[in-house]
Amino acid sequence: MTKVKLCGLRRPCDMAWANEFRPDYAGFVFAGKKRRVSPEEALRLRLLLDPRIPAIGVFQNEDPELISRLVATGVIQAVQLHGGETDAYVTALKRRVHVPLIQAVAIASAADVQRAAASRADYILLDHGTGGSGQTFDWHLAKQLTRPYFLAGGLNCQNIKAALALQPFAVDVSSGIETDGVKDYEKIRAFMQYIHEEDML
Ligand SMILES: O=C(O)c1ccccc1NCC(=O)[C@H](O)[C@H](O)COP(=O)(O)O
Repeated sequence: MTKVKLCGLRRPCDMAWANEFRPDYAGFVFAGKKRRVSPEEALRLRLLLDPRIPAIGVFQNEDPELISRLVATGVIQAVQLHGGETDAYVTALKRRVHVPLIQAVAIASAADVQRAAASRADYILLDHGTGGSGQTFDWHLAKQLTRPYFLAGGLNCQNIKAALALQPFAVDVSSGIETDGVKDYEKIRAFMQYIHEEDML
């Protein structure tokens, strides 16, 4: 079964909807501007989220001290690095936090896919660019990969069927389940339904 990450959740109602539709992961973004949550907001959200749903913290070249604190206090259960972090950063963070590390790589060429394949993180995530852009990349490039990956970037109800045909380890969606910049109950419901229907086939 393909796993699902709903990313960029930032309101109490988003937690209620996640609890209802039960994605495999919920994403809290500690980067950028649009969907950013503070550590304090994330703690409040985590307390509303079903404990069985791991929260993934999304960061861009963040101070490892903050990441470490969010892990230690139980706010997040996995870390997504979305800022082109170096191998040295990934290795040092792995020594410090003992939760799964996911490294996002912007895919524009076969060389990018090779870079993703060589990542020292526990998982890789293929995305269009800086994250949360709502744009897809050329998925044909992913076909060379033998390593399991999260597929991200511009997923929505229109393209999820084709995305699942690539057999990624997980799909990651944010913009595609939003209307006017906030999560949309009906779009989440429809997206999750497509996933469950495809998994039944
Ligand atoms: O969402 C953001 O604003 C963001 C900012 C900086 C780094 C990462 C960010 N988001 C990551 C994600 O939401 C997902 O991992 C992924 O990029 C999905 O994005 P979308 O294309 O919007 O579905």
